[in-house]
Amino acid sequence: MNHDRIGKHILLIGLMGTGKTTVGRILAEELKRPLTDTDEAVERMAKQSIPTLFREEGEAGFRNRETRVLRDVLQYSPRIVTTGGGIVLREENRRLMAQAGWVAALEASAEELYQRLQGDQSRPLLQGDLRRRIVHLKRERESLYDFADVKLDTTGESPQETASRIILQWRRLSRG
Ligand SMILES: Nc1ncnc2c1ncn2[C@@H]1O[C@H](COP(=O)(O)OP(=O)(O)O)[C@@H](O)[C@H]1O
Ligand SMILES: O=C(O)C1=C[C@@H](OP(=O)(O)O)[C@@H](O)[C@H](O)C1
Ligand SMILES: [Mg+2]
Repeated sequence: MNHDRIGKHILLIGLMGTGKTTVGRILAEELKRPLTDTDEAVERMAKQSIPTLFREEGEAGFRNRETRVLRDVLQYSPRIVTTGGGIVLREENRRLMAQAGWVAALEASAEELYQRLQGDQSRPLLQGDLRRRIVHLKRERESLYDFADVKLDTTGESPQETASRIILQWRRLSRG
């Protein structure tokens, strides 16, 4: 493990519904660190919701904004950074994150993701047959999360349990 990373950001990556945003809020509170969710930052800067951005600028427009926000946030003081599931699609983003801190990838079974995301209207890339979309995205993207320093399967866990496990791993590393 590269100990240069310990004093830097803690980043959460993973497919939609793995719990990045929810777990990140708990981490920020418990570790007393500032929090940035890249999706929320994009929405704030654009003054538009993600579904509206996808409709008006397409996925490409959203991805450009996402990279800009990521670059900016990594310049700030060490914080918790929670990301959108597709941030790993760009090699540039993966490189930026790997250099900027300690990266934890959250995972969950397809069935669990289905249960968590049922009825969700805020994620444009999940519209249509939800089960098929999840299976497709899992297959297409799974290997892009491999650069993470740790992977945590959150299936059957509560957000609090996942956050506690992350903190445990983080503290173990901090002690060297
Ligand atoms: N172990 C868990 N960790 C995180 N979220 C969970 C967990 N179990 C259930 N959830 C629920 O899953 C949903 C999606 O979580 P969210 O944080 O928005 O995911 P992401 O940001 O990765 O897309 C939320 O309703 C959250 O409460
Ligand atoms: O996986 C993706 O491509 C996306 C994930 C979403 O974030 P969450 O992973 O927080 O749901 C959001 O960035 C956008 O809808 C696109
Ligand atoms: Mg999120």
